[in-house]
Amino acid sequence: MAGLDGIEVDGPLGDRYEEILTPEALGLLASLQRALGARRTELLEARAERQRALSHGGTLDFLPETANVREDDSWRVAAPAPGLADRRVEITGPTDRKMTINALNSGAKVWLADFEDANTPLWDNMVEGQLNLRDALDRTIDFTDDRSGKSYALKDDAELATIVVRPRGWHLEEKHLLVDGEPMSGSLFDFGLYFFHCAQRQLAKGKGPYYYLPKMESHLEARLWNDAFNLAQDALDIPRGTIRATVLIETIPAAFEMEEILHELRDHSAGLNAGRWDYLFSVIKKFRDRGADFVLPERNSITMTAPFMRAYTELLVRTCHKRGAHAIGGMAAFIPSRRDEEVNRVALEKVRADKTRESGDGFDGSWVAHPDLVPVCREVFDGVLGERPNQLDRLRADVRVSPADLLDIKATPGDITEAGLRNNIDVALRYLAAWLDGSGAVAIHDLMEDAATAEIARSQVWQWIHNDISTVDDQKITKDWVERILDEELTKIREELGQAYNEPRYNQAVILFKQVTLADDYSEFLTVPASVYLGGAPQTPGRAHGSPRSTR
Ligand SMILES: CC(=O)SCCNC(=O)CCNC(=O)[C@H](O)C(C)(C)COP(=O)(O)OP(=O)(O)OC[C@H]1O[C@@H](n2cnc3c(N)ncnc32)[C@H](O)[C@@H]1OP(=O)(O)O
Ligand SMILES: O=CC(=O)O
Ligand SMILES: [Mg+2]
Repeated sequence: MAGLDGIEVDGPLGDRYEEILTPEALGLLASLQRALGARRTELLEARAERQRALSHGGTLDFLPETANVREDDSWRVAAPAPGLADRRVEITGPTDRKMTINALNSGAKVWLADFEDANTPLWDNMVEGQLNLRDALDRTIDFTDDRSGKSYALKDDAELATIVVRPRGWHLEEKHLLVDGEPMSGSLFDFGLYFFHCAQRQLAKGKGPYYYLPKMESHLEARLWNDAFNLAQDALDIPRGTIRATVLIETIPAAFEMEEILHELRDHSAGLNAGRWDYLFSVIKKFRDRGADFVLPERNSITMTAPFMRAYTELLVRTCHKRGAHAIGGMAAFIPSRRDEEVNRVALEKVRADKTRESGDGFDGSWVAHPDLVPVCREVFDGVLGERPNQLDRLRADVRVSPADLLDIKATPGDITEAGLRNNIDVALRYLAAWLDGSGAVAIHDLMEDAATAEIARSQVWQWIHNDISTVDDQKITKDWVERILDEELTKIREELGQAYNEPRYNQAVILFKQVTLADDYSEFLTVPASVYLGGAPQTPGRAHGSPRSTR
């Protein structure tokens, strides 16, 4: 393992950080970055190249060069690993101390411990999240809420959810850890630290180091992950094939490479997940400058029964089950309330309907955002699975999905209204202010909002402005009109929040909002320009899609 030469921690060292940032752990991170960092940059450049082709009228299709992988019926992914055979309910959420305990105790089979959509990548969030995961495995985690006086402790191990960690996507860097003078990949930082500290701990408990892999756009990106797994397993003398990873199919290019992605990761694969929110974001992003035929209705009116969403989710189940892999459903955004009975009733009803559709379609389990949704998801999947851990035997050979079905954006029912435009602006502002303040997942108007849902909100505004789109009552969506609404919505938020209005955060949110909706150059990811406000050196925006950078 490499020494500490060329490795520099460029962030403050809080309480106990040295327990995570040990020389040996940093050595593993540097090995990963040195071996794989250049390929990561090349793959981000390949994303940019594909975008250029799409922007110039190109399309997406199943790849001719990998037809042999799709046509070969003989291969299967690895058998489910311990703790991952039955995944009927998975809870997702950030890795702060209280939520770590609450999620593990929630009764869900799996906890997706999130360093991604539900997380602001503040240095403290990243390192303390790793500490919390390690403390949870050591059972040394506890928490007392200073305000309520409530104390939190883990239940018995047998009752706890299996931990599956979601590292950041390939586009993000960890600017606080420099390897040979360059910020390292955020994905490899999150993956490597959890692997270094927790792989053996998980194995000692009869489980293993498990991951969710976000925002991939090609099977070559999956190959890069597979190489990271092999490198890390070899470095720690852990047998290859011990790691398991579930890939989120949450970009439209990845929907055309699902079999190839499973194939690349087959010895480490734990299936695919239908990440519906980033998928919608990706559809908007990839076809953002292709005119009205590629414009979706307003965010809150798009449902999972839209033809292109059904095509994608049905193909996902079929692809997974053909290869012996789990198909995991996504997240309904409705959040229950312990204070408002009606909000709670609606949330439970909506989530029940969502999980009923997914379990009926053949998914083996699904996601919930909140502990109070665990029982309804479990009940619905119990009804379909009974005593069986999954329904991998439901092959869905009846499903036939063509490229045209995956791209049938035009057939999506719904409108664009002034209310929809206002909602996108209001939610983007509130979310940005929360994210900048360190909370990557928040409830806004009784819906779960995170990085993926906020990306949809701001990308729709960008797309509508830049494609001369009008509302149903013929009001053209212009920069001027968006700026006027922005001022009006901000005033409403200020009045509503009163003392709680965080002036500096909202000022930053407004600057960012304008940057990612009004500027003619579309920002590939909201979180890249936003990271400028998180302290440390900014990530060079071009790096989010692979452009070379001159200086750090
Ligand atoms: C597109 C995607 O990627 S989806 C996946 C990413 N998004 C997420 O993971 C969202 C996860 N969910 C959340 O973060 C939260 O549920 C929110 C922000 C939406 C709502 O949180 P709150 O407003 O705090 O909800 P609420 O007040 O009802 O919480 C009640 C209790 O449940 C806990 N809780 C709520 N959600 C979670 C969760 N996901 N994990 C663990 N505990 C949770 C709260 O901490 C609180 O605990 P307490 O009673 O001990 O204080
Ligand atoms: O990560 C999940 C999504 O829906 O996005
Ligand atoms: Mg996502």
